[in-house]
Amino acid sequence: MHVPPLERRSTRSFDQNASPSSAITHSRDFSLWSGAVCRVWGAMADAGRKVFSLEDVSVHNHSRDCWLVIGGKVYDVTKFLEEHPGGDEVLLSATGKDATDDFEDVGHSTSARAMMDEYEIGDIDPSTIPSKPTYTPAKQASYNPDKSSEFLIKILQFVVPLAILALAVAVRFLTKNENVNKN
Ligand code: HEM
Repeated sequence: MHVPPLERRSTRSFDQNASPSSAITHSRDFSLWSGAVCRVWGAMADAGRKVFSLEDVSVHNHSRDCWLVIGGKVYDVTKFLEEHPGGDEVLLSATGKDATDDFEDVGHSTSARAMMDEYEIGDIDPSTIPSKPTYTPAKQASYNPDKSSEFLIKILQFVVPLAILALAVAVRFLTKNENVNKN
């Protein structure tokens, strides 16, 4: 049986007049819009965030006012000092610097990391953090100009065992002679 085109279209559940290509265009438009909205929202959120220099953060370094820099973010942990399972001393000693390594070295749990959001107050300006000193291993000397000590060691390696051997033979020889004389 021939089905008229209008009837066939009426079975669609979504946008009766839409062709498949227009549906794709709509979904692409939607994703473009939602992406743009997210970007604007993110930019607004970023604009509201405070950026501190390390100098700003460093003054908050005592038990009544304690800020930490961890993973590029600044945390006011004053209220957490007494609750911190690792103790307050360790947190106070991590002030005035980038405490990321100290924090990571402890191997904090995921629940500890989740708690951090509560204390976050802004971002650190990375340009104010002094760069870490890089370790460059000392180059090995390619030759030893003072060969005399090396030569002496080699000689001693031979002489000392030989001297011990000679001593052992001499002792053995002497004790043997003594026994022969006694008999
Ligand atoms: C906002 C920042 C911090 C939060 C929320 C936090 C939270 C916690 C929590 C919940 C624990 C219990 C163990 C765990 O669940 O991992 C813990 C332990 C500990 N934390 Fe922190 N911590 C922070 C920063 C730091 C920093 C900067 C240091 C080091 C300088 C540190 C040193 C320690 C130590 C030594 C322990 C004890 C580990 C043990 O006994 O096994 N914490 N911390």
